[in-house]
Amino acid sequence: MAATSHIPIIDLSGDQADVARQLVNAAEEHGFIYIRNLGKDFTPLDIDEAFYMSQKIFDAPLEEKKRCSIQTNNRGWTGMHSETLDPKTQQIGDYKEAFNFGPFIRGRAQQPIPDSVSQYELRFNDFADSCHALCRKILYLLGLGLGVGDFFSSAHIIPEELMESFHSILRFLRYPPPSSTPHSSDDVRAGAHSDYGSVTLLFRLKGQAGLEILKKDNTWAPVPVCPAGTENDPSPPILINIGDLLSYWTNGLFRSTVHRVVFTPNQGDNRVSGEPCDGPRYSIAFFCHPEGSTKLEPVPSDRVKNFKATGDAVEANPYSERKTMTAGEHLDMRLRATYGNLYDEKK
Ligand SMILES: O=C(O)CCC(=O)C(=O)O
Ligand SMILES: [Fe+2]
Repeated sequence: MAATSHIPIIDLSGDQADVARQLVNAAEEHGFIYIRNLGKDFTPLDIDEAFYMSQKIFDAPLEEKKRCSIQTNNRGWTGMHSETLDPKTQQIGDYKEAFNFGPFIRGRAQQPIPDSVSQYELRFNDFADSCHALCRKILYLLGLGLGVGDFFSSAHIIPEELMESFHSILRFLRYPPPSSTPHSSDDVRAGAHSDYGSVTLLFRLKGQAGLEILKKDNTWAPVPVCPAGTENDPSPPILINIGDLLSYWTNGLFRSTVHRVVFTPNQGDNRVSGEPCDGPRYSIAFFCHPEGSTKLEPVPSDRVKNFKATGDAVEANPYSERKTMTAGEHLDMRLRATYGNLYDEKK
């Protein structure tokens, strides 16, 4: 039997209290949620354009990309094998390239960007703004469902003068074709990890499989790009995942689920029909973060109070354990683990 992720598919336009309830249940049970993309928050053109710009970034001459190399502020370009998402088990860094955009202020990126895409700066800004707006909508509904009002969403309002201390990132990813990157069967395109922020949006392209989540029973299940029922939607659903911060805020009730990207599904059964893994793979992620000094204390919700973590949940994701730190301290800890060399070089 093929493993399946059983991630719920939710249409945000339904009755808001009902949608909020569905989102909270999905966050608790799976930590991953498909949001149907019916062209309201993002038109098919917005998404096509974003993937077009992504290709332009990665096709830029190497020298241009190197000029924008990632800094300890988490902005810029990372080449093949320079990020290790699962430092405990990976022998070699991830088989991918990525480009991270930090905040835009009045339409301008606050970092170098490749000349080949400088003409699209405003479009990148618009796409990041739409991502941020959708994240805030989801955060609002999660707060509603937990009975804590707009706590989560208002922690993500960004006054312009504080823009630099918000750490949201719009990230473009390219995984080269497996045939162009010699690898062993144990290698992964992106190592197993949970996400560092509050909530992540993930945009993928039809026919490009590879993402897997770690289920509660400790087995990996593929996450199809177009799950049954969404095949005729204008665009594939946007995949939402709960990040570490929501897990802290809910004392582990919301699962910051571990996931990875594989070259080929690790078992024949994990193949997703119609979604091969043999070409290049592009994806776009938006990692939503609050202001750096935000404290990661559990929110005053009865559902959170009554939740008792099982040993398994904490083992699967150690970052779901409660600790009082700030969002900025947590991000710094995670970035140091994934980009060890970058931080060492700065010493
Ligand atoms: O490329 C993907 O599908 C997932 C990427 C991811 O999990 C990440 O960058 O955090
Ligand atoms: Fe991730």
